[in-house]
Amino acid sequence: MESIELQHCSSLKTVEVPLEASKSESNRALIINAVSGDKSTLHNLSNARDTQTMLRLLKSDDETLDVLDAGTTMRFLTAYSILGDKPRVMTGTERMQQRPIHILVKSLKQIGAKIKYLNEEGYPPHRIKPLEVQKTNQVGIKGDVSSQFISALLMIAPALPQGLSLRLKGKVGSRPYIQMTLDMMKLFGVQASWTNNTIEIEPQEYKEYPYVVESDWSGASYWYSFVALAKEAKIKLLGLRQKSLQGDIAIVHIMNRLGVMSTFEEDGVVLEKIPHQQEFEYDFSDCPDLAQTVAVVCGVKGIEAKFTGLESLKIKETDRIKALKKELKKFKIKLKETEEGVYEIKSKFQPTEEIIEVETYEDHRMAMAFAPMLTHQSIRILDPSVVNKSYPSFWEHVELVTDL
Ligand SMILES: O=C(O)C1=C[C@@H](OP(=O)(O)O)[C@@H](O)[C@H](O)C1
Ligand SMILES: C=C(OP(=O)(O)O)C(=O)O
Repeated sequence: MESIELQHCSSLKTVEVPLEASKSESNRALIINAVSGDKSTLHNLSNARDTQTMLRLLKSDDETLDVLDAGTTMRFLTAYSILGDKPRVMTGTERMQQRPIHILVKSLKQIGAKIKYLNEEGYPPHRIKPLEVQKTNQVGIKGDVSSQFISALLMIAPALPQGLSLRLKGKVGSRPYIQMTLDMMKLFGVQASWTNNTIEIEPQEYKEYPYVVESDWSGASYWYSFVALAKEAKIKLLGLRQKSLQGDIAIVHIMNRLGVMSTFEEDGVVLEKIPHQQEFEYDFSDCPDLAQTVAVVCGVKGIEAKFTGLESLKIKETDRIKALKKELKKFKIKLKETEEGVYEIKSKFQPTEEIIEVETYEDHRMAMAFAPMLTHQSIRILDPSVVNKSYPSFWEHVELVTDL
């Protein structure tokens, strides 16, 4: 298997990192624009594979749409397909065929869509027929598995003959992603109301809007980690705004406690080192994609940490809890579930002269979360091209800050 060796490098160069654009914003803008009949010109779409796949599939006339490993592409296109004029088969990688879709499919069926599983009940691949008659606009949906199901339904709601009244049931995870969906829909001229646990959208038309995608705050989190862990570092991240639609801007406050100060400027944010706390507790329900990054930072710095809200990590690109446990252990960092849903990090990490090999489990965030370890220890990352899913220029940017 291909790998990349990262030489130990404790101090980082003072540079500007351009970042990729957000794949979450890009994929929403693409679906909204497609529902509107391509009224708008979208700017700064992401080079992420997940977005490039969405672009390609939206233009495709093929019956079968293969999303590869892109969760949002799978979920958003599944809902979008009921608005189409021909049947579609949605499929993806082996892992994608293990990631649940039943909650979304159940809701689409309630609305009146005809969907059939082609393999295992509840999982892709599945075949979707265009909606003929809307049976109801009253739909209840569980919120604790993936917010992507909810975003997928919301974006097609204005184009449904009766609109949609979506009642969110139980705990709602990744809530800022739902808010991002509604905020973007509003920019494209669609009104929605979110009262208590019900989101209501009347039938209406999306308007033209020249959307500019912001840089990716999830991608930014790795640079916060680099700065937190390096002996000396000052990095400017370009294209980020203090008022963002992305919930992963939470990294600003998290890292303020873990040793990184953020100063916003007109064209981005400057990261500088500051003292950090010795103990850290955090609920990642709103920002699950930050958990791996923060786990590595706490482990390397020997910060006693307690994490909750990690439920969705098991059904992402890999079982991220399992993967994290296994790889952190190689650095004498222990991630342990002490009571249901509560994970503690205890570290005996000491840098060594050897090169430690990190497996990535087809998960871009495993590669990127462990890369900042190079500030303490030489490492070898297996299958480095996994980063292409969300951040294809990641290794080029690592080269900018280190002497790779
Ligand atoms: O809507 C989105 O753009 C996303 C929502 C989150 O997924 P879940 O809602 O499944 O937690 C997040 O982990 C994913 O990277 C992107
Ligand atoms: C979970 C992720 O993506 P998705 O669910 O869209 O595959 C991610 O990017 O970390």
